[in-house]
Amino acid sequence: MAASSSAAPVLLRILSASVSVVNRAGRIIKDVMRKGDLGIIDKGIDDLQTEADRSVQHCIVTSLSRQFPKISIIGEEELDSEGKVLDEWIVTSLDSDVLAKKCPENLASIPEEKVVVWVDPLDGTSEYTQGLLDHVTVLVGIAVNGKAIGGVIHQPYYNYQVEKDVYKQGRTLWGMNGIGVFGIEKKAPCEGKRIITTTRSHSNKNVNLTIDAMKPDEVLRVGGAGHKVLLLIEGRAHAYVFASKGCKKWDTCAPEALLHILGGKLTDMHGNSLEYHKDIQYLNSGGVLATYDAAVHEWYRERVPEEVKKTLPP
Ligand SMILES: Nc1ncnc2c1ncn2[C@@H]1O[C@H](COP(=O)(O)O)[C@@H](O)[C@H]1OP(=O)(O)O
Ligand SMILES: [Mg+2]
Ligand SMILES: [Mg+2]
Ligand SMILES: [Mg+2]
Repeated sequence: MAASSSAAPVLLRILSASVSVVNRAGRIIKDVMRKGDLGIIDKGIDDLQTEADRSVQHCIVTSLSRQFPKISIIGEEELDSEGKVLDEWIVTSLDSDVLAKKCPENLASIPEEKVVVWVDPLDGTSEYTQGLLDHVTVLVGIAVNGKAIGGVIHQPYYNYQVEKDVYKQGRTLWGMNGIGVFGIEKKAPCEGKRIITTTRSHSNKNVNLTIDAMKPDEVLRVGGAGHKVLLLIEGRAHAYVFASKGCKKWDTCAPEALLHILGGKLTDMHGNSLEYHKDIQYLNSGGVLATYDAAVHEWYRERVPEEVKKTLPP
């Protein structure tokens, strides 16, 4: 018998609300694409923002802050608070599958004000503007005491090659320490080959130097931090290697939480764990190194060239 929503621990309710709201976010992303005008703003070098990024951030941040006024929510996009937030974007339903789970003792008593939620409303914006739609994910990461302990990854265009009704496409993965991960099946990557996944739209000399040092048989250059971690979980790549300063805590919080629960490992290029306190620097200045299995992480870390590490102060 599922706990009634009010009796459920607040972390479980935040996770449940996050699952509900990302599904609404996915529909906004599809509606903007279908409208045909993406409302692209150029935020800086290789750093675009579309109407979907803006609208989804309003949807997620407003929905969660209405239900959980004491949590800290940090979203990628800097939006003016007067930005129009449509009533139809406000989601206050809770996902019953999540509420049915038992929250582990050590998390059940965490108070709302200790929770930091990291929101990437649309990860893979560059690929979204170029029509590489299955690279797009919506990321909601949940952190307590600086650690990523849970989160949600929504992939609105998942299975778009098979399912032709765009509003039936998509999947949502969610999970929390001590509960597990749902919505995806962990698969081991092929043996006898080394497949590395990395950026498609933010590459540079050091990114490629580092990958070469790891002697891959194949390099998958795709968009999105969330998308690349999905490739690790589904056994399509052995490691995600991004020896650059480009991504931020909202890119890695949810993917790290789910990958760690499934036995993988995500750190910076020095092997340092990432911290997710609300006042931490947003930039992942040490880069991102993630492997499908924690046991192989050291093999990759020790092959990061010294001259590259010097350019990535943790
Ligand atoms: N140089 C950069 N400037 C802005 N965002 C970046 C940069 N590098 C990476 N990112 C963010 O990290 C994600 C992973 O990088 P990549 O897709 O290149 O592998 C990107 O989708 C982008 O997130 P977002 O699309 O949410 O802005
Ligand atoms: Mg961005
Ligand atoms: Mg991102
Ligand atoms: Mg984004």
